[in-house]
Amino acid sequence: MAVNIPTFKLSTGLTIPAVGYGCGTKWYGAAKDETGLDRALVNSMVEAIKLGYRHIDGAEMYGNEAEIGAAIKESGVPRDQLFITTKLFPSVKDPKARFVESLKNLGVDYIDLYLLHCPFFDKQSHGVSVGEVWEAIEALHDNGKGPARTIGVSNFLVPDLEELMKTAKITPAVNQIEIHPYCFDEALYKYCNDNNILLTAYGPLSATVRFAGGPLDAVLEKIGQKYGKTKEQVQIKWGLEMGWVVVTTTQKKERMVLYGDMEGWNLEKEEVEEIKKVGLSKPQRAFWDGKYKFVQGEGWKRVDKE
Ligand SMILES: NC(=O)C1=CN([C@@H]2O[C@H](COP(=O)(O)OP(=O)(O)OC[C@H]3O[C@@H](n4cnc5c(N)ncnc54)[C@H](O)[C@@H]3O)[C@@H](O)[C@H]2O)C=CC1
Ligand SMILES: O=CCc1c[nH]c2ccccc12
Repeated sequence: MAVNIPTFKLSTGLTIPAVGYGCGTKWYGAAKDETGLDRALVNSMVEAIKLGYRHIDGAEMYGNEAEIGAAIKESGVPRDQLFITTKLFPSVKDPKARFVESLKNLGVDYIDLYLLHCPFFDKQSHGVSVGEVWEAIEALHDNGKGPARTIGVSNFLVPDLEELMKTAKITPAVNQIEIHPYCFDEALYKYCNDNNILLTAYGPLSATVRFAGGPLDAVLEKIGQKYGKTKEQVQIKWGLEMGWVVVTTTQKKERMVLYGDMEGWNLEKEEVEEIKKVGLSKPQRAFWDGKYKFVQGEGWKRVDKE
């Protein structure tokens, strides 16, 4: 294998590869060819799987579950060696029907990790509550016997998790949220650690690919030079050392190789802390515009709930 990717354990006992191949952002809404597929994505995913990536991060919302299905088949790698995540579009009244549709699109009979994509809906405005949707997702998990092998959430802050836990029978095993050094939520980190919820970082390279020119550039460059790694590799490694899974997106083979080169080197504890400290000096996030804001002295808050 060209890549070396560590694995983490989920509260369900399943093993999750700690670097995942993302099918959102650059692939979201891309054009389809005459066969109805985004061929560039299928080819890219097959390349990633052949290099050794085993964790694919998809979502109903990205409109490309069929591409994931095609890539699984074309890769020739057995289904049970892959870890497939997909996400339920948030405010739907019949999650089971949507789940069955996702299985069909993906051409699989179970999902390793099924996430509720976001908490930005409620009974009053959308006719269904987060608690009701979560109950339907719990039924798909069926205490580990169902086709949703692990269930979790995405884009939940601490108050969202606390609200969910008032009615939930099952604690989400995962919370996938934007995390990079400029978007670090200490309270969420603590809550998830205390409750055995594994964090997954999306947008992990944002410090350099979206917010270049900030105070982290020099720090990441310095640390990267010490280990002979790029600033982006250092960001992924930082996430892994903080203890969260990282999902990243790329079409370029050389970047797939770099971002999967995650064994045999480690950051010093002081370097992990330095990245965190410098990142915290300039809080900013890239996704879900208008949903969150940073309040000095308090941290990240939902804006849409005010
Ligand atoms: N649950 C959610 O609400 C969300 C989930 N996601 C998931 O997370 C995955 C990863 O998120 P991203 O923000 O795409 O991750 P990311 O932070 O790794 O950014 C990837 C982007 O940076 C570019 N890039 C990578 N290396 C670069 C380099 N060396 N120089 C310049 N540009 C570079 C890539 O071409 C790509 O456009 C998505 O594909 C999706 O699966 C993403 C956003 C929201
Ligand atoms: O899962 C990701 C949802 C999302 C939120 N903002 C954007 C922007 C571009 C692609 C995907 C997303």
